[in-house]
Amino acid sequence: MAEKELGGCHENSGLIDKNKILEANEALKSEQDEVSQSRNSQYQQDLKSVLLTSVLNLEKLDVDLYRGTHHWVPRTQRLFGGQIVGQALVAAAKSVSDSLYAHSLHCYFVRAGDPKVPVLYQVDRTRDGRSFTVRSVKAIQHGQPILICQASFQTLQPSPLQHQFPMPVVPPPEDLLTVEELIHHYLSKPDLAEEAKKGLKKLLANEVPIEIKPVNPAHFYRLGPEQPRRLFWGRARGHIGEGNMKLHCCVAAYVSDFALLGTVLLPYPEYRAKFAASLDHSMWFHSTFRSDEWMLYECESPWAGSSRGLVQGRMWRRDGMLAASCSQEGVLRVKPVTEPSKL
Ligand SMILES: CC(C)(COP(=O)(O)OP(=O)(O)OC[C@H]1O[C@@H](n2cnc3c(N)ncnc32)[C@H](O)[C@@H]1OP(=O)(O)O)[C@@H](O)C(=O)NCCC(=O)NCCSC(=O)CC(=O)O
Repeated sequence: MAEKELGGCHENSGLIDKNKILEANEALKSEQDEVSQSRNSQYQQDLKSVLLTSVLNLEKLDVDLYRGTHHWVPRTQRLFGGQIVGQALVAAAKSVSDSLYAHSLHCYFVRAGDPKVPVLYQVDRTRDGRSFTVRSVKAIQHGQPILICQASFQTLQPSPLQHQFPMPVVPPPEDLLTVEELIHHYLSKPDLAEEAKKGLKKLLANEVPIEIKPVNPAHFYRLGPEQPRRLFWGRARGHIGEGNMKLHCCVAAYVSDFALLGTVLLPYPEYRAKFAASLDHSMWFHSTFRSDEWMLYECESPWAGSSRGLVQGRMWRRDGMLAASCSQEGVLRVKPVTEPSKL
């Protein structure tokens, strides 16, 4: 979402050297040390994550019927897909026993969510099995579904079959800048294009409940033609604690839709999104994790065509364990960029 709102910033110098980006990050990091320190001390005050206290804190209206409210609404003025998926998973999880773990979900976004009214979540107890339990959730506004979701839960079971891809090697989050720190840096550039400046200021005003550190800011802000792949460290703002694993999965579902679809645009800096919306979203949860601790989010788009783009994501614990995978297809209609940015 964030990169889309920037208004398709690019420069014509071609690919950017990764080492130069890391060097630039290093310089920026010391520049912004004071800001970071105050942020860290704020974090250490143990502020409860707003995801926990507000976004994912659904109100029970009746048996298997819940109401969710909004925290952050994107500039598109349609509800953030991650919020609807996260809330749907919360609703589903409320109807299964504590001994079950969420292992997957599959959703279609069938209508744009209206930020002016709350969302109702209606849960259907599709099946309770011995190992697996399935729930169907309909998210409803104005009497019509905006999302349909199937979520599956499993008892913990041992397995001799265990493998995963290795985690990509990237700088640790401590060596990188947050999105806000990067934006302050870009805003300090005197020759910044007006359109980009406006986009950046709007981004700063966002109260996104996720903290993000792009591994390569050039990828995050589409500063040149790139392979459709990008990585960032992300975590829920504020403290969640050990809590229960289902809740961390709900938070990860919220985070997973952030900046996923924009990966499709990376090879095309000459275009900006005119209309972009996720069509579907699937997730698989693999191991335990803390969503309020840094996780590496790897996003790649293996295909685009017919005004659609496919994106696959992997969330890694910083110790190298694969925590979750996700997949999404989105509709993307583009228009040529008229004013190149000078970020
Ligand atoms: C995907 C849908 C729009 C599909 O519905 P329809 O098939 O009726 O819509 P559509 O494709 O015909 O039209 C959508 C917009 O594209 C325009 N449009 C249609 N055909 C076009 C064409 N050939 N060329 C250019 N534009 C075209 C329409 O005028 C309209 O714009 P206009 O609307 O301007 O008139 C809808 O199902 C939907 O809104 N689903 C919810 C999606 C969602 O909210 N996902 C979560 C948020 S996204 C998210 O969180 C991730 C992220 O953003 O990164």
